[in-house]
Amino acid sequence: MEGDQKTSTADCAAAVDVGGEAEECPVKQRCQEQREALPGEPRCAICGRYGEYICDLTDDDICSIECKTILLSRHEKAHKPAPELTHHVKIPIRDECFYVRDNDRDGSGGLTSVQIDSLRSKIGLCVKGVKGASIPAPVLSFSSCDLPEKLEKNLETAGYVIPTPVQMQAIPAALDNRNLLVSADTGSGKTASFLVPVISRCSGVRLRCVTEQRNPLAMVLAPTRELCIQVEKEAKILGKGLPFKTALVVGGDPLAGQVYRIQNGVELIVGTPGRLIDLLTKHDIELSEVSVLVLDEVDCILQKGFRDQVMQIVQALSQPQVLMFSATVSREVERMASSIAKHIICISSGNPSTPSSSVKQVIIWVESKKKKQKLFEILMSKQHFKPPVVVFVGSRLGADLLSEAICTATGIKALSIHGEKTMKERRESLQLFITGEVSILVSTGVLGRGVDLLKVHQVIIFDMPNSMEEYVHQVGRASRMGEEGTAIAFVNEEDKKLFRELVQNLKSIGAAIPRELANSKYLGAYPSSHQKKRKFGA
Ligand SMILES: Nc1ncnc2c1ncn2[C@@H]1O[C@H](COP(=O)(O)OP(=O)(O)OP(=O)(O)O)[C@@H](O)[C@H]1O
Repeated sequence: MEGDQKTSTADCAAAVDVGGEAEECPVKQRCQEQREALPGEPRCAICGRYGEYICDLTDDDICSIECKTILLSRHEKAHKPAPELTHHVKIPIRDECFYVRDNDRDGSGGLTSVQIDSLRSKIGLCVKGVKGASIPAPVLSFSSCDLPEKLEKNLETAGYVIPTPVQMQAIPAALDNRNLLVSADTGSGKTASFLVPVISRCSGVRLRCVTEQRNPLAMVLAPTRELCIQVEKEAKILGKGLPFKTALVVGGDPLAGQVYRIQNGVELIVGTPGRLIDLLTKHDIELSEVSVLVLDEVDCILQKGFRDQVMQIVQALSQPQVLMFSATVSREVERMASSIAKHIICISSGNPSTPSSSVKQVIIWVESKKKKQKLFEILMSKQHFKPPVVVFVGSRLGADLLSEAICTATGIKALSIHGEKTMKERRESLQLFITGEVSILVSTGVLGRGVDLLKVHQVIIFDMPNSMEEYVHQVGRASRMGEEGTAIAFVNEEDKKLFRELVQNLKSIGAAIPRELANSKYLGAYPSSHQKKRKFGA
């Protein structure tokens, strides 16, 4: 996963991050020159010291040229062809990339349109495309997708036995080279919905035609570094053993290493828009072969602040297939998406744009001055505190102060994570949280979207976010794949902008509404974002 922060051992003037600034420093030759790994840092596959680099050939973490040499010699031994058999065994030739099912030339899987519609409604899918154009039928298994055999094996190893509903429809549609705008519940498997077709396409290209120069073939843009790290990690897991290499391009890590890795040949770039623009303006990166562009958390990435950068990247590409995903897709996002790609198929799965039904929402009315005390009460209560817990706050300073206050007042270990921390600190905090050494992580929006915090079943929204969309994503951190979770949210008059939508949401699921909220004079004062968007459209 940590491939990005490292440089290749062959790069003689590798860059390292010192106090947040990138500085030039020579590659370590001997493993004794390398320091010990800190908790959460990658470790050398040979000696266990800090794995500062990635081996170009095996993708393993290594600490120095010395360990790289040992690694490669071991690798060579392990991959030596077996001695020739005395008799020849005939292996049936079956290239997955060229395999076409005879009964499925129209992508219908041999089903009638009535059967397809009924299948979609049974699995909670809603699909919309250009009038008259066919849309591939959903698949019920990964094996019906004609994926490379290794990819299928990797899915199996990762525990992906059957596709989730969104994967059932998005994967065949993306494999059919269509532009997609997909909205599906938080934690429903959207990441694999785009990674599977991306890996299949990229490795297929490489298997068909071996070239010396391996320019990037696909690009994933996501709004936060943590999300990019996670997506790249999953891409590596699913693409293992295939001609499929990845590069992570995020801020906070030295640019030199990221450039070197791309120039050495990768199939997929995963990055944040800002760092990608930085990279593209300062370095000559060949993008003409990028044929798939993924915009993860598309509604966020098309908002002000990111939008211009994303458009600049889109314009640098030559009309790629565009795959767009989020749990919250509004009409306005649909409109913006259609300015990026033509003939889009819109897929909706489950109940997107509403908080996950697997998460119990508990709304507590608390005045701002009393929020801390209320939080401590919850954390000290055996009945209510269900670690590990993410506490969402509205500011970076707030995150630091609150994590310190939690430690002092309750004695429970808490750390903070936000955009002002160095990449090293962010990785360390997340690692300590994931491994259970720290049970509370106080976060700004950096962990609000997309991040897969598997063991987390409780989030506390200390400061309500600015929009219901962000609330939906933050609530979603408490549940993956339909597991049960709880989201406790502190609300007071400062959040009046959200009252109307919040109450609608709570009523629709029959959840308790605090008296102050139910009787608030602001309930009718602010139109819901849904209504605002329609007005805007008109
Ligand atoms: N087919 C599958 N079978 C089993 N587990 C799966 C499958 N697909 C995805 N998962 C797992 O489900 C979890 C949630 O997936 P993922 O992170 O892709 O959700 P998401 O829809 O992107 O959520 P969010 O909107 O919160 O980002 C992950 O832990 C992932 O490994």
